[in-house]
Amino acid sequence: MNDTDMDPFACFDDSDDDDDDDDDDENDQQHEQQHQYGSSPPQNITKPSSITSSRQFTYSTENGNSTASYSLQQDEQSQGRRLVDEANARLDAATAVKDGLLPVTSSSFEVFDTLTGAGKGLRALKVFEYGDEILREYAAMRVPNHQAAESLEEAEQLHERAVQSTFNNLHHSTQNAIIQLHSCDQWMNHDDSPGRHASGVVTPLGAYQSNSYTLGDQKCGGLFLTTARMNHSCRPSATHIWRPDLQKTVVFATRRIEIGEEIFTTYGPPECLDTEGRRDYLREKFSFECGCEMCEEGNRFGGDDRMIEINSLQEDISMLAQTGDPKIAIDAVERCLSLLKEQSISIGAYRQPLLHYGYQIAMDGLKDIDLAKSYLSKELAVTQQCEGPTSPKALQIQAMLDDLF
Ligand SMILES: C[S@@+](CC[C@H](N)C(=O)[O-])C[C@H]1O[C@@H](n2cnc3c(N)ncnc32)[C@H](O)[C@@H]1O
Repeated sequence: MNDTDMDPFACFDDSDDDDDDDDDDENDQQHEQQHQYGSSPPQNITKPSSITSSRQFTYSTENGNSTASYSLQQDEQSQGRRLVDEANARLDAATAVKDGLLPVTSSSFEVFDTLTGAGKGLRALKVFEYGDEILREYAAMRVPNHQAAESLEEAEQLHERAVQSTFNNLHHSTQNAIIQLHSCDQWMNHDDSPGRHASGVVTPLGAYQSNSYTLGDQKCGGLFLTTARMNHSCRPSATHIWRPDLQKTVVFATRRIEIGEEIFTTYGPPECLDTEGRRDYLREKFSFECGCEMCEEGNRFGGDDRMIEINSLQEDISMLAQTGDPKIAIDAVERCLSLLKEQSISIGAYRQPLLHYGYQIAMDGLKDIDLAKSYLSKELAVTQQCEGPTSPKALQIQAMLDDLF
């Protein structure tokens, strides 16, 4: 993979997003998840042979307190003091790590070993309703996507160097968490050349290439340690979005998710394809054979026929919306929406454009303000559910809707 196709999720990113907006104004405190900074004792402290007293110290983070404790032998006061100093220095380093780089933990979901051959995944520990926020997290690593280079080879080298140097600057606990991630086989080190890890070891580049995704305006890629654990489904139960206003990626449920159910997002493709087309896309782009429920179903319940019809209607709608008969265009929008529903696909990236076409056709072609309002209201609801009620796009649609009243 090269830096243009390393992104499992890029196809559903909003390229209008402005990546530079730093304003984290949402109520993180109200959000129930916590960022843990390693609640186990500092790694390098050697335990005294006989333990006679114990101490505990606490360090604070923006999101809560994490506690680390260890024991000291009373007759080894000076050694103990040195150990305390060392431990505190390490904890300072840990708190110096930008807030939230380590995996997000929560009582609402967990990382688990799937039994489907897809490695680890994320599963729900509580019921999520459509539109519920599941998690939000900062990028553990952010790396520029584009660098000036004279050849593809040079671009790849520059990218590898950028990934490695970003990785080198991270706190060791974040580095450890990155190296635990899945890596596509092609990014595992199988050669023994100098400076390389032994065969089969996940490298920073491998972890980054296999798990990162584009942030908004495509200039930068980001690796999110918990979001990275979400497997793909062509009929996903969740969606993730980079929120430049929060500088976080946020995951929302796109339907009700039961306790114990795996939480799936989608890596693409951006258009509706039949099973073979989707599997080809995922194999070529992300090197895995999709084993999701919808691919396993194939055309058993007419899924492939539906997907092919949706695809051709989507193409028709964009043409009909410009110059065609608005009545035929609006019928095509409705047919498409109902096929998506029949196929149980609630992917916002498919539904939003259709609803927006509906709004445009109703406004410009049919001159029916009430119908236009109804499409725009539905687009607003989908946007709020897939991006959050205060997402820039949701606010923009809300403003358009206000103008219609
Ligand atoms: C971003 S990682 C997802 C988390 C990963 N399963 C893990 O163990 O950390 C993407 C990888 O998960 C696996 N995977 C994700 N969705 C899959 C699916 N629908 N079918 C088969 N494998 C899948 C593939 O190996 C893919 O390269």
